[in-house]
Amino acid sequence: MMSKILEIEDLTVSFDGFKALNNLNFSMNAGELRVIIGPNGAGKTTFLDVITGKVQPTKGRVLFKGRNIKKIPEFKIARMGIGRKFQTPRVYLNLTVRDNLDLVSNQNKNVLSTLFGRANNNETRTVGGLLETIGLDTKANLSASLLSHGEKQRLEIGMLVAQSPDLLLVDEPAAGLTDEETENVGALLLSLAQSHSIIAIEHDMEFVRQIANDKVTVLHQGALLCEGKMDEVQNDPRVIEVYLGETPD
Ligand SMILES: Nc1ncnc2c1ncn2[C@@H]1O[C@H](COP(=O)(O)OP(=O)(O)OP(=O)(O)O)[C@@H](O)[C@H]1O
Repeated sequence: MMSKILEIEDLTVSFDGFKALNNLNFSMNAGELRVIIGPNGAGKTTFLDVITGKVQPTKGRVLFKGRNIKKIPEFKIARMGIGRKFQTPRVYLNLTVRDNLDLVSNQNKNVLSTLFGRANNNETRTVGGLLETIGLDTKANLSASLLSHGEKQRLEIGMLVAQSPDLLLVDEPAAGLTDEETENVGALLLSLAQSHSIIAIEHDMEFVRQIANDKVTVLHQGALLCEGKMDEVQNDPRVIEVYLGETPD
């Protein structure tokens, strides 16, 4: 049986009585790339906030690698292996691309590898390899301030990966990107998905089609509306009604 990286049981999150998440059940296998979609206010951000420990469940529980994360502080959950990428890139603009990656890679070196001066195992990626993965090897010595928005997004994803998280959470990685940049970020996520478990929250349906090889989960009013392959989800009348049929007027 495949191991579950994340299991969420009967999760409810109330803000002053308003249920941002309402009896949500969710589970995902290690190695999956799961895309989560849903109309505005469906509870997507709150969902990530609970997984990272920023918000506590009102009811229900969240198991990460089988362990209940209840009341574990955010920084400890991050150390347990959950990395989160926010919408706006948080890179050090006054450093070069390479130095940005070096900084987080060094922070992550464990005691043994520091003592013995070598990489601890094959999980540890070299900065050179990472630069290639994120497609910024030719820009390694450039100041991060000179990167385009899409390149900054890729650098920040690289910085997360440098910390070898077991589960990578990405919040609307395509927001504000050009078509070409969107495709690059999509290709990067697909290549990372070969060796990582990833949850991506996304609005841009074109982008969802590009990256959703595995399952898509649709949230609506804090609950699970449906789940399945992209083509099933896209043709589900409930989804068309609440989400795809949503037309701005
Ligand atoms: N701290 C809070 N206090 C009160 N209500 C909140 C709080 N955080 C979120 N909400 C409400 O909970 C609901 C779900 O919000 P959430 O941000 O999780 O949705 P979302 O699916 O990420 O939406 P969007 O796509 O617009 O970002 C919204 O109605 C929001 O107003």
